[in-house]
Amino acid sequence: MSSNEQAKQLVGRKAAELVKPNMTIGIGTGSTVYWFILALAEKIKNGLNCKGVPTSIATKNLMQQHKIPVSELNDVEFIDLTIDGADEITHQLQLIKGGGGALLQEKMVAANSKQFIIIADEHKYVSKLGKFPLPVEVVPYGWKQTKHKIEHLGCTKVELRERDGQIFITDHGHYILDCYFNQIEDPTSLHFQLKNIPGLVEVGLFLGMANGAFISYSNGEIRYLS
Ligand SMILES: O=C[C@H](O)[C@H](O)[C@H](O)COP(=O)(O)O
Repeated sequence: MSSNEQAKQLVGRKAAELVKPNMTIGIGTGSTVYWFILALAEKIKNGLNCKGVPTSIATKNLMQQHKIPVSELNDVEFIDLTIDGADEITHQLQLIKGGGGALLQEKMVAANSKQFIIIADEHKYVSKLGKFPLPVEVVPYGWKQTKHKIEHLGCTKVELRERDGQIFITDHGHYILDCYFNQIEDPTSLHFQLKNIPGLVEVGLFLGMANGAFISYSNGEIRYLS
């Protein structure tokens, strides 16, 4: 296993320590959360009682595979704690998410959680957001017009996401536009402007949502940001 993968595993295990009996847990998506799912499955196997609300079909499948009880957002009153990864995170806990295309459901689950904690390796920790292209989820109808409107907000490039030569379709039937800003000087203002575009469903900027973050380093160290 590479040292980066070990860093992801460490932080996934660390997050599983936060799960207490009878909690409802929001479960994020991606290669870092994968390790959290394994650690949580181990705790459940050893007798812990809890249930999880998945943030994607991929996560739901993994949960079922590892015998973690699944609930849907509509079936719970609230979520005690959500653990999720990020593509970029700043010291102010501003995030870019959606590299895996799950941003819409991830944001809805996070918004209904009492606590939202991020797990990430050191490569995700940045001083300013924007080097990672910002994922934006859009309605397929008229997506080219939506793309033009985003380009007017100062992007150097906007790309329709594809996978294996086909347009990538999200779990909710939408497209993803990856927006290259290079550096996002004012994430709050950009978020507001993007959310005003008709046809745009959700933005991969998560601002003022995370309560804390575990950042893991390849030397085995874990730092907590809050
Ligand atoms: O849509 C995907 C999510 O926002 C992921 O949490 C994010 O892309 C980070 O994933 P990973 O842990 O695989 O880098």
